[in-house]
Amino acid sequence: MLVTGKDILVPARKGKYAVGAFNTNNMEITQAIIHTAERLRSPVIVQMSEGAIKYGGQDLANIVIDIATRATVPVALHLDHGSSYESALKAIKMGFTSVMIDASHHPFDENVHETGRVVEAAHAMGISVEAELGRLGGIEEHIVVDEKDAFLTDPEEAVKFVELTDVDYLAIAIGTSHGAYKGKGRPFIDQARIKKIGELLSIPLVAHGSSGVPAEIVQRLRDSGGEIGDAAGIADEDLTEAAGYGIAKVNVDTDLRLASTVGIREVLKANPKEFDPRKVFGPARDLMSKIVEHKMKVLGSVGKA
Ligand SMILES: O=C(COP(=O)(O)O)NO
Ligand SMILES: [Ca+2]
Ligand code: NA
Ligand SMILES: [Zn+2]
Repeated sequence: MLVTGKDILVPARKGKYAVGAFNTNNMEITQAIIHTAERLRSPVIVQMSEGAIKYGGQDLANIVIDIATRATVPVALHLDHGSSYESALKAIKMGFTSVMIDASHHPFDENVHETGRVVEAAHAMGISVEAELGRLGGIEEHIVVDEKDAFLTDPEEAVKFVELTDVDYLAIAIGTSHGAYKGKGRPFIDQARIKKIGELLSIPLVAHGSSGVPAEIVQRLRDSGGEIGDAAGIADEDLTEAAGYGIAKVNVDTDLRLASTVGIREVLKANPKEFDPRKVFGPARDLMSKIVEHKMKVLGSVGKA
């Protein structure tokens, strides 16, 4: 069933487990996400970035909404990294049940103002809101945040931010970053900081940049003709620990991008004569389903629906 983000994340925070928020850009990715959630009896969030909306528009949103509505587990459709009040409202008009307003690259007061506006409008329409405080490294869709500008979330400031905005869930900067290159080896996740913020705030917390970038998938990408540098992601055990401290929503995009590309490359490499799209996109869907399954087990959301 199609529900709001809050319907999924408040129980997750209470139950000390996290729920995967997986980015989609087409039907197969959406099916891999939602059908795996049904099979594992797990709630799930399907999210679309502004880039995905540009790519698939209302067509793609409708595919997600239709599959989510018929699903036998709770599913929310979430706007990932909404960059403005207008973008958030447009998503709500498209049928999204949760929206992020990401004004974290602005000074505190401006972030509060922007977020407060979206919360007021979204709540008037029964839609949940995510905001962000602190800056992740890596590429944030439309903003390149380089290391020196990245800063981790201050716990006291987070309390003030939530009081001033009434936001439903808060993305915090705790060492993760977007993309396939999250640092040399195992990125440092500031568990003490998560714990502190989780003790001060009872609302669900959000971890962006949480793809694991599994070495096996990276190798299979290279073996099937892909090129990628020394990629690294977030360790499974770091996500499991963070869920215990209050992280309730975990964003995953890169892992699905890698898996879909590996699925397609391996088929084309092994079968040069193949040109049936179902034979090309089908294996990609299967590999993505495996990634979604693994993540749900790591986050502890299996059987929670
Ligand atoms: O935070 C993310 C995705 O992060 P990854 O690049 O680690 O999948 N989307 O908002
Ligand atoms: Ca941001
Ligand atoms: Na988001
Ligand atoms: Zn993100």
